[in-house]
Amino acid sequence: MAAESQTFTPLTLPVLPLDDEVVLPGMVVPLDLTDTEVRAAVEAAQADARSDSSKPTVLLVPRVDGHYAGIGVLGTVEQVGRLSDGDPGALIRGRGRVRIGAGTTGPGAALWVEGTRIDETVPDPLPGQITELVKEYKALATDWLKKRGAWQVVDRVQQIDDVSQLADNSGYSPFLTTAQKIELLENTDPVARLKLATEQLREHLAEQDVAESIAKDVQEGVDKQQREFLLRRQLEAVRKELREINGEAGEDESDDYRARVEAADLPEKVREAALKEVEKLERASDQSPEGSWIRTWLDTVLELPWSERTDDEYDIQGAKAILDAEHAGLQDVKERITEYLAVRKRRSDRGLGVVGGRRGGAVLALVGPPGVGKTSLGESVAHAMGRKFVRVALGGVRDEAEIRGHRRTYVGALPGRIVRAIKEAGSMNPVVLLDEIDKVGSDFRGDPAAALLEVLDPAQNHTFRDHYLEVELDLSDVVFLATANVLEAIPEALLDRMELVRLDGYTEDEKVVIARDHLLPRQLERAGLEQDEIVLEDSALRKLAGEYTREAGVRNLERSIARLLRKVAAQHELGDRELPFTIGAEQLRPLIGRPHHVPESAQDPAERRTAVPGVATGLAVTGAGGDVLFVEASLADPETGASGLTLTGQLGDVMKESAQIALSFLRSRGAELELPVGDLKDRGVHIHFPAGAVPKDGPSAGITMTTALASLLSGRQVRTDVAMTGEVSLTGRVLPIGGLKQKLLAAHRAGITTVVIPKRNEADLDDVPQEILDTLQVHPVTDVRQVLDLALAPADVRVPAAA
Ligand SMILES: Nc1ncnc2c1ncn2[C@@H]1O[C@H](COP(=O)(O)OP(=O)(O)OP(=O)(O)O)[C@@H](O)[C@H]1O
Repeated sequence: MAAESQTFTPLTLPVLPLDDEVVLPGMVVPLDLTDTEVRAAVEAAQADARSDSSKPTVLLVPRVDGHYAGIGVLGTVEQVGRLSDGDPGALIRGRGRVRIGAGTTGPGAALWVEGTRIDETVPDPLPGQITELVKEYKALATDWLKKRGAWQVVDRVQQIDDVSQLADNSGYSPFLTTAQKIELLENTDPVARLKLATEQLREHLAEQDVAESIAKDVQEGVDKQQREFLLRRQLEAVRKELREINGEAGEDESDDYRARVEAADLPEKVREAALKEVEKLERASDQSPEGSWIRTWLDTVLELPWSERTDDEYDIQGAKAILDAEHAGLQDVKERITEYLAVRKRRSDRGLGVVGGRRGGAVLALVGPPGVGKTSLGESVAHAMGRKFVRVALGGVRDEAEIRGHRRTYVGALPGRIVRAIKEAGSMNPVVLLDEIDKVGSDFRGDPAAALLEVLDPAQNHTFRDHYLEVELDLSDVVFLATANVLEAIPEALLDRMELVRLDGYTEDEKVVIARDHLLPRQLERAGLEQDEIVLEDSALRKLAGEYTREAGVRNLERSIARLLRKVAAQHELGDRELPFTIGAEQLRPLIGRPHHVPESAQDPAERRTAVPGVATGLAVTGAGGDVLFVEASLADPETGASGLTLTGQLGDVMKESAQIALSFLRSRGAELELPVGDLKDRGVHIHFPAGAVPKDGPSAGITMTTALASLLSGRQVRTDVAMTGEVSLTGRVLPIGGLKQKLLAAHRAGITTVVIPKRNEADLDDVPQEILDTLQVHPVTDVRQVLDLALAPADVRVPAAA
């Protein structure tokens, strides 16, 4: 490269205006000759060139908004021909900077100007600074070009050593604006120009970096999803291989779960929670315990009938017909249930909430002894409403988690019984029977009753949260029913939410009807017998109910029938019995042996419990319904026996106090009754209730204990056919008791004919079936004196005591 400065002769050149374009020295550009100004300039140059046989030369001048730049570039027309689009064009090479002078004239239609070449030499050798600048520019340019994959251009740039040329090479940069290029053009100092080009390039690269990193961020988001998708596919493939190696067939589970969750009709929140678990599952290995927990949880969630709902059949007539068809008797109970359904229907028709609840009405609680049909009535309610039925057994539940589930962190965690019930029902609006709600207890594991309260509370139960499930479950459409044997054992708070329906037990007549119409047909079918192959006469049914079983309900009766039918079926199979066969009362004994319960009155008088003075017959209500119970009293030997009052037979506190009262009454008032009360002062008294294993409580045995003691003191027997119930006060008044109907039913079962009851319970007799009242002499009394008059046999009546 020439180092010395040159002097140039003035030039006269046709101007070729460039709109929105800049050509720098060293660049070769094609120009379109259809543009009149371009064509005029080129033609003028050609005309001029012919005169001196040199290459046609033009002056390339950028023009912005009609204004020309002060410096142009000398361009030689290298070739004239066709452009790639077929239009006529000229290839022009930029040669060097020309300072534009005054306008002048020349051939053709072009504008002619005078100009002077500008000296662009640089010192040689280059000072160190400039060498550095060259290196830097080349590095940046290379960087940029490589990014664009322009490898050939990289080589070219690397080969340029001329500072001026290197700077002008920037003219090709597509990222420079026209103004920036004009700046390069007008900068006549090559070093300054290279600096400018370097800066422009650096700036662009920095901008590009930012843009790239933004683009990268965006891309990364997309990539992550794609990557995850690909990884998942790979994982799936690996799992499949593994399963094939292990000989396990089947679809990929986790994939299956995702599809199942997506396909299931879940509430939005539940779906979100489930998808989260699916993601965890996808990450967990097949064998990990976590994986198996998640699968169990997902199964539970997917099996719940989130959007299943049965349509209510609110035809009250039909409902009543179903209740009647499925249960004999129980008129008042069925009436109560019908009322309950009718109110529910009316409120639901009017879009109203419920008394104490949103939709359903209070919880109906069926209270009564075992086997009276509480559970099967619950089932009938479900039938009548056209809903699914599930039973939740609560007997013995002491752990809150039984109701509300275990937290999932527990090994072997399970959802609670309520969630399991909904799953079993397969609909969100079943009838759920909470069986034996009186048998829930509480201990250190929390209070199940409190959890039940939440389940039953209409203000809370639409967002019931099971610890295991962790997502909310709407229980507001569930109809809850409850059963209990003993009213008193139901936790108070629960009792508050319940509407009680009592089932006290059946009379013998009712049992015969139930057995004939319901139990027998069912048992015949179970024994594989045709309905007419065995006929059980009413007399046989009555004997079964009265002497083979003694219960408030019909459970044992049903068992006895089953036993009887099995016997006959077996005999028939062995060829010992022709069918059809009719069973009367007298056939029972040969088939199923002797009866277990003989009424006291049917016993040998000497073997009757009350054959000795000091034994009285009371009436009580236990978890099994009404029952007769005997009270025995004895006096200790004044010399050797214990003193004071001894009580045995698992008595509760109330009953113990009741015994104290009986004793105190006799001590203070006994003399008025002509009883030898002196014995009570000197000798210890023992009162025992046989069947010592059964816990007993309550004040209603007060008059029975008094009678037993009076019998003992007077030596008069208590009449065998008399039973009694009533609380006694210190002054000898007879106070009212509960469970009269059950007690009278029990008295009737036991063959008692005379019953002494508190006068204030007289109104309860309305509940007692007439057929029972017909067999009993009921004496309402107000005072113990009346009791003793009725119960104690005359002094001269003596049954010899059993040996
Ligand atoms: N009135 C009735 N009519 C027809 N069948 C009855 C009647 N009462 C009871 N049963 C039948 O007696 C059997 C026992 O009744 P169920 O099991 O419903 O008693 P429960 O009162 O629920 O006893 P538990 O308190 O022990 O659960 C059932 O098969 C039931 O169908």
